[in-house]
Amino acid sequence: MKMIEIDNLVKRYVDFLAINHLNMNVEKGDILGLLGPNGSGKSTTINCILSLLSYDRGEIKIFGEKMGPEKYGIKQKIGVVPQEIAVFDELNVRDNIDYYCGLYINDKTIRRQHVDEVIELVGLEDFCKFLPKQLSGGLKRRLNIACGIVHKPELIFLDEPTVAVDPQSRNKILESIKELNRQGATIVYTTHYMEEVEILCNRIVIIDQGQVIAEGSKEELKNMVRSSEKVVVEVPEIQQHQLTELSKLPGILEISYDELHLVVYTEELRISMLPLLSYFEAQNIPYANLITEEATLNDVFLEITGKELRD
Ligand SMILES: Nc1ncnc2c1ncn2[C@@H]1O[C@H](COP(=O)(O)OP(=O)(O)OP(=O)(O)O)[C@@H](O)[C@H]1O
Repeated sequence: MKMIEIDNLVKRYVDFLAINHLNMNVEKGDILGLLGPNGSGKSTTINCILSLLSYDRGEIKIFGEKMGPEKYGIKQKIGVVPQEIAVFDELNVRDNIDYYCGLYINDKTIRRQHVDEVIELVGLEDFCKFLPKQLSGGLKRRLNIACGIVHKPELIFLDEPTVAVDPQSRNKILESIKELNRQGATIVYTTHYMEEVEILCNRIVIIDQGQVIAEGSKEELKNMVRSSEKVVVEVPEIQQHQLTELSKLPGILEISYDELHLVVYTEELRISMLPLLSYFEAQNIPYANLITEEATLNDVFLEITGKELRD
């Protein structure tokens, strides 16, 4: 079942074409990673989905229904966790969460139950009476998440929920998201951290310049790129002409060198490894700590967009 269907979305900011005929679906049960370089149109797409922004062309359906600003029935089934912390400074942790829950749920008993459950889910049990200003950055982010999901939405949007958090909070946040998905929620997750996408997402959509440029499972995306394997080796000294010669060895697609690490992208290690090592030996090039790796999602992203994902 499709939770979100975006058909031919076009959005202009005055003359600037931010979303250029974008098509994308989210299936029930997905944890979909929405990736793209800065300014590629992720937030604009999400804001159009949520009807927070109007758009010029296209159609967006949520739960099979056309979405619009007045569709409160649909909105009730959606949870949004924005990048900015959106909590009330004067309310303590529990009251903040209860306030957000009260926007959707009137019944006091159910409300109390939901608030208790979400506090446990994000691990804020020991901080219920704390004001937001008394929380660390990571705990504040957990509170932000709790406020966005306390009404048990079926579809959840999380916009970079782990930016600048400590590893403990980060793990807790990732665990909570997995748990929400296990409980049946469909999740759209925007992040700049590829490792999180690797851990969490079953499907990935990469957008650039307002268009979907690649989508699929991790494995499908990795199979799309030419350089499916790479060798990373420490080489303290190498001449430019040697780098050029290396790049012409069998099966080698590309090399990069940062004054110490030589990264060799290859179609197949089996073909390239022996010629590579023979070249080092023949040229007396010292090397150490050679490791081989499969292409990561970061490599995929770099190859497809030509840009690093992080700022
Ligand atoms: N209100 C606006 N007026 C004009 N241009 C805008 C406006 N909001 C966004 N843009 C432009 O539209 C493009 C898409 O922006 P958007 O914020 O959707 O990208 P993003 O992928 O979410 O970026 P980031 O990863 O930096 O959050 C960018 O070039 C941005 O400068």
